[in-house]
Amino acid sequence: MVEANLEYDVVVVGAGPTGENAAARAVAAGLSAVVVEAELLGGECSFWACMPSKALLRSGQALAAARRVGGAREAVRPEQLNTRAVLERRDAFAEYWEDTAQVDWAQHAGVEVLRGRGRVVGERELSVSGAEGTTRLRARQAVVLCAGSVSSKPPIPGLDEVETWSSREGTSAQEVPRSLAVLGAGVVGVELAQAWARLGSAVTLIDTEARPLSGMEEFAGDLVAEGLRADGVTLHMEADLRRVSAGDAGLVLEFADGMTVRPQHLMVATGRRAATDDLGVDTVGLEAGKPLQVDDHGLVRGVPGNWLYAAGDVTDQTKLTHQGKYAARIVADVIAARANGTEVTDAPAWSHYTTTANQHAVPQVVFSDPEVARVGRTASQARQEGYRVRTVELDIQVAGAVLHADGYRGRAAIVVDEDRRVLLGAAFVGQDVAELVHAGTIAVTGEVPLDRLWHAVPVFPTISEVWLRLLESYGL
Ligand SMILES: Cc1cc2nc3c(=O)[nH]c(=O)nc-3n(C[C@H](O)[C@H](O)[C@H](O)COP(=O)(O)OP(=O)(O)OC[C@H]3O[C@@H](n4cnc5c(N)ncnc54)[C@H](O)[C@@H]3O)c2cc1C
Ligand SMILES: NC(=O)c1ccc[n+]([C@@H]2O[C@H](COP(=O)([O-])OP(=O)(O)OC[C@H]3O[C@@H](n4cnc5c(N)ncnc54)[C@H](O)[C@@H]3O)[C@@H](O)[C@H]2O)c1
Repeated sequence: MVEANLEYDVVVVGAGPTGENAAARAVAAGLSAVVVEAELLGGECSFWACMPSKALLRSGQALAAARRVGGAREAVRPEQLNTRAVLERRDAFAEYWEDTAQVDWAQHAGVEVLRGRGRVVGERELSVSGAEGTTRLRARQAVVLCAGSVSSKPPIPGLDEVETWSSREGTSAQEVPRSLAVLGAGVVGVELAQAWARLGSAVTLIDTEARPLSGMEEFAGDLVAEGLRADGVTLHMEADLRRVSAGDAGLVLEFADGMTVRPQHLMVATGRRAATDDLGVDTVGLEAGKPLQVDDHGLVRGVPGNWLYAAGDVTDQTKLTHQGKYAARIVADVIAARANGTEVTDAPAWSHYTTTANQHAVPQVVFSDPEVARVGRTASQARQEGYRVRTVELDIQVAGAVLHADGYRGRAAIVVDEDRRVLLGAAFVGQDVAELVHAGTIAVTGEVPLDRLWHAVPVFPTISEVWLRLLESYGL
């Protein structure tokens, strides 16, 4: 049992994937560390985001994959998902919303756990209010804020007055809604629209943009839209939702073009914002409610003294579990180095003390069907940043793909920095392309020259042969 007025080398606020990793790595480096958690150890990712959403999607993907292969197709009887079994499998992956296993893990890793809501109250000082009162914590070396993010709602008339789903309900619902409107066709909206549609819900996916996944390559949005429509999802793009109100058996959504949608539930998936409203950052001169700006070492900008760090969704960096964990590892290494008297301020890009990949080589997979797997910059991002780029884009039509699924449809692209002849980005869309992206991540991170990449021979007959086609089309 942790008692009042305690001192640790490192105090971590938030035990999502990011906070857990920061604390465990600090302990592995010989420091003492405590994680403060207001809800469940494992955070959003384990209980209401990555894990349950992927579990909801996976059974439908397996079924669709079997249907696309002659011989297997005929063996799939009945052709519908078993809803109860899918939801039970999801419940198991969400650990029945209990964090016992994560608490055991923390204890084995030597990380202390303190339940309660942590707030910064001054330099290296925190207060934690929990069920058993208030605890004051002091960090000898550093405080790491890993408080994550919360879903945000756009200012649409009526939206605050009705009951809506966020991704929490969208990942944990125990019944399939008769009908579901999903506001926002970003990653959350696309994945959960498809998951619930495949479980039998009548889904309408709504976005202000022209296609889903608007920040990604256009062909990604187009192919994903095709996949969603094939599953019966109604897409309402370039939509202007003017008003939301309660109806007889659900909600009424009124659009500027005169369209009305009456879903049983509405899930708002229009983005997430850093959870800094109630974190006490204003006590050290920062603005509450804003993402924490961090430098390449994870140090929070604007706070002197090299003691306040942040990583993950609470920062101004990419909101992805793997990137948050990466930043956490680096933050812990920086804190351990500074504790040992090693200064890291001048550590170069790609050093152990620098989160360089967060700027140059972020991989992401949208676990829809088709999947989108991409890394690094899109062509337009690269151009905006001043690179002289050339892109190659083609359909995935290799032996490995057509063996994988009858009538395989997919597309791939690379973005080449013409001055250095290295990859700035790569993107793949199609069934089962998720595992292709790590090759791209290695090529982008390693800045592997195209002339050397030419010697990385893809196995025949795998989908990876698309790499060869891309390089040939580039002119090698
Ligand atoms: C539906 C959905 C699906 C997703 N799928 C993926 C995916 O497949 N892959 C992927 O990479 N990313 C995915 N993401 C994004 C991913 O969930 C986040 O990037 C990740 O959870 C961030 O980890 P984190 O540790 O920074 O924050 P979180 O996981 O949000 O954890 C923060 C923790 O801090 C705690 N906390 C907050 N404030 C305090 C406080 N004051 N005191 C104590 N504790 C506090 C919270 O209770 C929480 O447990 C998904 C997101 C959503 C919404
Ligand atoms: N597989 C994954 O990697 C994964 C899965 C889910 C979430 N995530 C992460 O979670 C974060 C949040 O995802 P998200 O999908 O909520 O946010 P997002 O920013 O990716 O997408 C939000 C979408 O909502 C739309 N939108 C905004 N206002 C709107 C309005 N008034 N009406 C209609 N549409 C509107 C935007 O155009 C956009 O398409 C992302 O940063 C993502 O990286 C990752």
